[in-house]
Amino acid sequence: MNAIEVEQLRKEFKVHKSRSGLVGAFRDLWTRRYVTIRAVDGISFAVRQGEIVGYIGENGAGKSTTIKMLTGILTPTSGRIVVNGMNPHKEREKFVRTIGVVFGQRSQLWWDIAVQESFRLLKKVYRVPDEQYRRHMGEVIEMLDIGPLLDKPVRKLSLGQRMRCELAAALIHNPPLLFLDEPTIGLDVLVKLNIRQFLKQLNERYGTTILLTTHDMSDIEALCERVIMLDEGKIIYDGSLGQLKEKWGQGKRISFTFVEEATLVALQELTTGLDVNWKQGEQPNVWVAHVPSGGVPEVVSRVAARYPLQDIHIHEVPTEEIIRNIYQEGAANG
Ligand SMILES: Nc1ncnc2c1ncn2[C@@H]1O[C@H](COP(=O)(O)OP(=O)(O)OP(=O)(O)O)[C@@H](O)[C@H]1O
Repeated sequence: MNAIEVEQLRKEFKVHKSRSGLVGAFRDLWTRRYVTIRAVDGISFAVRQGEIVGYIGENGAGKSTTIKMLTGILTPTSGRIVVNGMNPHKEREKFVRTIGVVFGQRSQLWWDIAVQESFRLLKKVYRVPDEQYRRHMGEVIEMLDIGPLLDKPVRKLSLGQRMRCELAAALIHNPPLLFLDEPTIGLDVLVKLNIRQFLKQLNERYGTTILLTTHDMSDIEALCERVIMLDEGKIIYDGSLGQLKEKWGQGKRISFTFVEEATLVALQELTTGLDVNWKQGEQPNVWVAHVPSGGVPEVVSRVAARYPLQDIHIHEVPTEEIIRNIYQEGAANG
């Protein structure tokens, strides 16, 4: 069964457009001008139960607007949404008991009271039976290692500690579907690893479906087999991360550290006839060649034969860069 089904979903915002200058401001008083922004522009996709899907895009691509529609906070301008078999903004009360939501920058915990008091209040809101709460939250608290934090008021927690408590709070009613908007933003590496491991465990143990937006590609690499990529409100890629990398991330980076400074013209001349794209590194004596995988030996041997080298490194193209290239070119499906 599908946890999420979306067809031709669209959301438009009408925003006031102010005119420039004093005269413009004066005219705005009499006649207001509006422009329509299509934040989400006719998207369709389905997420199966138990999937972990990364929902990615640049700032303003329409990710948060989609999540707000999927969670029933915003009403779509047009299109069809079915989440957990329901229409999110029509069957509100029943619906919210089947989802968990974490917005990285917003808290659902009460600032001045102990974490466990917030948990108890949420338990009441969701009407979770005592036995179920004890069993399930016992596991969640252990997996997130937040036992020692439960007595502390939220304002005394570090960001990483608070995020772990936020996740636990979103799971009090053990929802089958979890929406996460930038769950690791601002966290240090260890806390990020801990949260990723927890999400994986949660997915394996309870089959929880997770839709996650993030700007951190290592979140995606660690968690998501599938990514949906959004650009200006439209889906430009929906498929596995592996395929995306295979198709768009072909080639290698060879980083040469020369004993002396080298010039672009000389390197280009040296590699004439080969498919190489040279970029200056951080130092004047470091140059990076982007080449198709099969071209590595020829480039290395030509360069090494001509210039003395201090060091040489060969890397895969990082996912962040693949994604940036796709956005620059505008579409991933072509
Ligand atoms: N309430 C609103 N009123 C008017 N315009 C809005 C509103 N909410 C979002 N927008 C506009 O819709 C577009 C999509 O915004 P959205 O917040 O969904 O993007 P996003 O992909 O989540 O970006 P970010 O990564 O910055 O959070 C943007 O152009 C934004 O300015």
